[in-house]
Amino acid sequence: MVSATAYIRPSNWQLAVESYEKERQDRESAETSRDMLTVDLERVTHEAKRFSEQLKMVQDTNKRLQEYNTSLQQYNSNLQADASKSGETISKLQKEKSAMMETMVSLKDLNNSMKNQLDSSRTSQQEAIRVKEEFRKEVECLRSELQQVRDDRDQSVAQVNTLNVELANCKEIAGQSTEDCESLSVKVSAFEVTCNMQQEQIQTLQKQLAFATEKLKLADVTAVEVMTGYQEQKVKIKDLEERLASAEFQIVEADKLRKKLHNTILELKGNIRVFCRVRPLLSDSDSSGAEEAPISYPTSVESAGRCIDLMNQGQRFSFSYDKVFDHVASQEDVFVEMSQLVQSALDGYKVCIFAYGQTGSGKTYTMMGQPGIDQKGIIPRSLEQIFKTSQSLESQGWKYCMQASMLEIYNETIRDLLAPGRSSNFEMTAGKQYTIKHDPHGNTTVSDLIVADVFSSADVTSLLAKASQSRSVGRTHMNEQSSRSHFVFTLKISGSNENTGQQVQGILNLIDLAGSERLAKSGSTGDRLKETQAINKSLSALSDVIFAIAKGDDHVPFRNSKLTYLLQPCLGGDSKTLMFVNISPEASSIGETICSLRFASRVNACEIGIPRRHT
Ligand SMILES: Nc1ncnc2c1ncn2[C@@H]1O[C@H](COP(=O)(O)OP(=O)(O)OP(=O)(O)O)[C@@H](O)[C@H]1O
Repeated sequence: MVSATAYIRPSNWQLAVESYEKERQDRESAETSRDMLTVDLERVTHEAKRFSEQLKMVQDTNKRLQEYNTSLQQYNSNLQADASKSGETISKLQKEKSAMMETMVSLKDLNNSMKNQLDSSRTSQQEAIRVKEEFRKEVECLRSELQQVRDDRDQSVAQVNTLNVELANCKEIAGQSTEDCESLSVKVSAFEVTCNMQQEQIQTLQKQLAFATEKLKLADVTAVEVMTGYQEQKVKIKDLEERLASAEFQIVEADKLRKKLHNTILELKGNIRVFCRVRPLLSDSDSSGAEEAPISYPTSVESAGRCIDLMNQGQRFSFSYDKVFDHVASQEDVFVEMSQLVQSALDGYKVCIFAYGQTGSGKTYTMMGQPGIDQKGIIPRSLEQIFKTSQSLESQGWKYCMQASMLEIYNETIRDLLAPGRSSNFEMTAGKQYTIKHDPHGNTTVSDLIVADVFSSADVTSLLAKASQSRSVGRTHMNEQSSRSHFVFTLKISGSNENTGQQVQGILNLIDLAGSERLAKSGSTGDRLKETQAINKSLSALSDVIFAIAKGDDHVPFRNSKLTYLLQPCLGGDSKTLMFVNISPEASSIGETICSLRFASRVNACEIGIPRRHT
């Protein structure tokens, strides 16, 4: 018998499993005994069935015996009826009767034994029924027990399932915990390694700390000393900063004053400024053995950088100008001296810078320069400065618009160097008039001339490149690449200040004149001769204008040439004008050099109008 299983706490699942195992064994033995009893019951049932069949057989036999008895009695009666008929038949029948009697006796015996057997079978059957009843009861009992056991088993199975689920959960948790444990142990070992390393580092750092502490103590002492020095320095620096701020303020003020004085000097001077530049002896002149002219530069305080002396045929010729650049002066040196003038164009002045001199003396080099940063001439440098300054003035509210035009005067004809197709075909612009006009405000315009808007020095550089391709250049005895025309670059500058509402109109004229040359020396013939004559004629007209201005003539012959008429506002008006006189250093050119220097001195002595700002 299996006892009812008590409720087992999930935590004691092992005890529950053991108890369930015991119950399962008990249940199995009960089921075995039940099966044995069932077999016995079936055997007894089978035995009872067999006895029933035997009983039925005996009853059948009895019935047949009764029928036989009946038929015998019938036969007896028949025999008795026939006895009278035949004694033999009677004796025969008596014999048959005795035989039949014997058979009957044996049958009776058989019947008795059959009855006995039937009785014993009945007894056995009753016994079997009794045993069967007992067995049935026992089976009933066993069934109820079995049911009980099954219920207990189901309950236990349910508990076991619950426990299995819990076991699976526990196993899963245990698995996770194991993984966690493994990763933790890996971490722990890594931490141990790190700890060991850090321990070593700590020891090293402790040593360093001890060392640093020692140093710190020393540094503390030094720091106190330094701090004292620092405080003193701080006071000094503050003092210096104040002095610096005041000096900077003074510089700004001085710069303003300088600009003002610069303009005042020009206004007071009221004449054209002249710079003289001496070209170095060219390398091919060296190789050809060209002799250098005896040029010297006085170094006295009042003459330094402003005077030039030449010796010709034992005679000294001294000239003084606003500035004299010797043959070693760089393009940068030259530009620094005149950058203020360029700046004036942004301030609303008309500025005119032109280069005059014998052919090959360095006019184009001075104005345009050559490729290379150091070799750039006045024109590219001026434009760079103008665009740079105009951008920096944007912070003060200034906005500028610039327009550029470029022309050349070739054989007394104006040509637009920016005209499309100009470089390939001169005649394309033949229909254009290019008439020079001056308005009452001193503004000069040339009709039909292309005026290009420019926004950066790069824009102007590309226009200059285009113009230089279009310019009339030829080879002469004096210069491989001689400019055969007067080149005029004009930049119109319109500025407006949105903060102050101020507006300015400046003009920058940069002119590279064709070189003067003696016909005999130049060796020109044909078209070159014609060019040379035209150049000399226009330069001669320029001299006439300068002489007339210098003498204070009422009539100045500006209209005698296109060049002088174009330059009229610069020579006779209110512009700031600078002339470069370029000279060659060769002794063979000394005559032309003296002529150029004399012309420059006259120009320097000219009194033209007072520069006026156009606002
Ligand atoms: N200051 C200088 N330093 C170095 N080389 C120079 C200098 N001035 C002029 N040259 C060189 O001298 C040569 C003649 O100069 P450039 O063409 O400028 O003369 P130019 O007066 O314009 O002549 P032209 O009137 O015939 O056009 C050029 O090869 C030029 O590079």
